[in-house]
Amino acid sequence: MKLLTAAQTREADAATIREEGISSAELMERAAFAFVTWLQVRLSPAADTQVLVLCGPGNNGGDGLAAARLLHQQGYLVQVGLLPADRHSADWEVNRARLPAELPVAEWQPEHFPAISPNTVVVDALFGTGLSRPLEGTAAALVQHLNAAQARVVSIDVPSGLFADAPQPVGSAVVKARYTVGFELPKLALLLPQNAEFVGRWHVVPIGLSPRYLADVPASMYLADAALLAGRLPARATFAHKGTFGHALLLAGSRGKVGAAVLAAQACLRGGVGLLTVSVPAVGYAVLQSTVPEAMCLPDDCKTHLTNLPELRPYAAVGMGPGIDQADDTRAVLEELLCTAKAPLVLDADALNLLGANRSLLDLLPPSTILTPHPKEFERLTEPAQHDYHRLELLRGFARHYRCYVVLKGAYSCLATPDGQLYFNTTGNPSMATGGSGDVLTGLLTALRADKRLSALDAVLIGLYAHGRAADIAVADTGQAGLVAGDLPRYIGQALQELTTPDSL
Ligand SMILES: NC(=O)C1=CN([C@@H]2O[C@H](COP(=O)(O)OP(=O)(O)OC[C@H]3O[C@@H](n4cnc5c(N)ncnc54)[C@H](O)[C@@H]3O)[C@@H](O)[C@H]2O)[C@H](O)CC1
Ligand SMILES: [K+]
Repeated sequence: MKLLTAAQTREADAATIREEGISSAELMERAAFAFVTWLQVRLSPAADTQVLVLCGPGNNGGDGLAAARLLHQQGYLVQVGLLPADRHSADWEVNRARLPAELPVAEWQPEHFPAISPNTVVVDALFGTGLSRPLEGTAAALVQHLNAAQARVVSIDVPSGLFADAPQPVGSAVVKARYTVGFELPKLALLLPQNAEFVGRWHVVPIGLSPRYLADVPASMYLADAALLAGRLPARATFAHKGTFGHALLLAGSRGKVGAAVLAAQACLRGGVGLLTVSVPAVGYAVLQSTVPEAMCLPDDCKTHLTNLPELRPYAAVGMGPGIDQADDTRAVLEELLCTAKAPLVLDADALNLLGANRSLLDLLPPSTILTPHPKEFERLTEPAQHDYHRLELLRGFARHYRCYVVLKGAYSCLATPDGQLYFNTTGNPSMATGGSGDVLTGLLTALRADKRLSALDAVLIGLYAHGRAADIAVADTGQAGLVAGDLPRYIGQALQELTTPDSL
């Protein structure tokens, strides 16, 4: 699914209206109906529920007015509060006129905003994608008043005061919603950690925007969801053998961190690799052989950390980083790997920290290498970001410059590609904020890179998706707090199966 800018969303509206021969008010009615349908499922019975709809002067306010009417028709106890304004959009006027006379409507004056009871469900329809500057004056005061009330707020399209796809000054007045319900496609702002306190949980509801426009519009940002990935993981052929899925090498572990090697190895095997060899410091040899018997093990001469790069010729992909620590001779192994590898690479954890501490190594990165930093690791590779949008630009620039695939890990992990595209992963949950889940991702990505049937892009997208999906499936058994990284590999197969194209004509 593409992510559109606010400007592209307006074009999508216009294209839909033109192509379907409908009025803009009809599109607004569709949007309001979709919103109300979503809301009703989550509200208590109509007669017990007070709903306050706060409406701004534009089409977001128009959506709110239409939603107020529809909720009133369903029997909810609805009131409307209007933000005072000199001018209103045409469709706002249409929907203002359609409000039934018995539905209470008041203009909310700044000197005496009515109290908002915490039991009220507030629909925030003050501002949407038309926000052109940070809120101030009465609008800002109303947002502060609403936030202070601690009511259950559901924002239409975006929390009012939040730009849909650009940063706003720190301290701007923005509604703190419990839910945000957008139309057709999510806006970038909903995916960024800095906006989490405003957005709450978000959902998008379909409103039938022009499929032609959505297919044709150029985009540089995507949501990597099941629809985007459908058909990208081929089924296994009947006569497939170990060689079909490649032989992977993992360079992992150091004294006290052999577990990272075990987790990466388990995930690599569950990711479907044909053969796996793991190079660990001697201290990890017995551990690895007993916990992951399916893997072959190359013990390093050194007991505590990696000091030798194995002969690389047999391997279809190499992953390096989990638990390796940052000793100088391990840095030398990394440097030799970068200089000599012909197979695709996956670099994580201390391999990234070594790159960050020795920036000249970055120029040795083979094209299409996959790097999987979390924000702190990424900062060590680049510079501190001023905000999330800046971080995304750094990410895009880094991936372009080094012609690599860079995954910024977190909620909605973001993949930047060598050609400057951004893909936001849609799976996963907070259970993954636990030691070792990154090691699992490294192993899984290394397996998928060893599979010659997959492009680099598909391998990363499928790996990210399946990693998160494994956690989503696992928490049904473990609960979120109870999930440990070692649980994840067991669910990877199921997650991958969901993406596998069935054999069909
Ligand atoms: N496909 C869709 O997503 C649909 C979206 N709809 C809704 O329309 C809004 C966008 O409406 P628009 O009229 O363009 O903008 P807003 O309602 O967000 O506000 C514009 C209004 O406010 C003024 N303004 C802007 N910034 C400020 C400010 N800082 N302070 C005061 N006033 C401000 C501006 O001048 C305008 O007058 C979208 O979010 C959806 O909710 C459609 O209903 C259907 C399809
Ligand atoms: K809003």
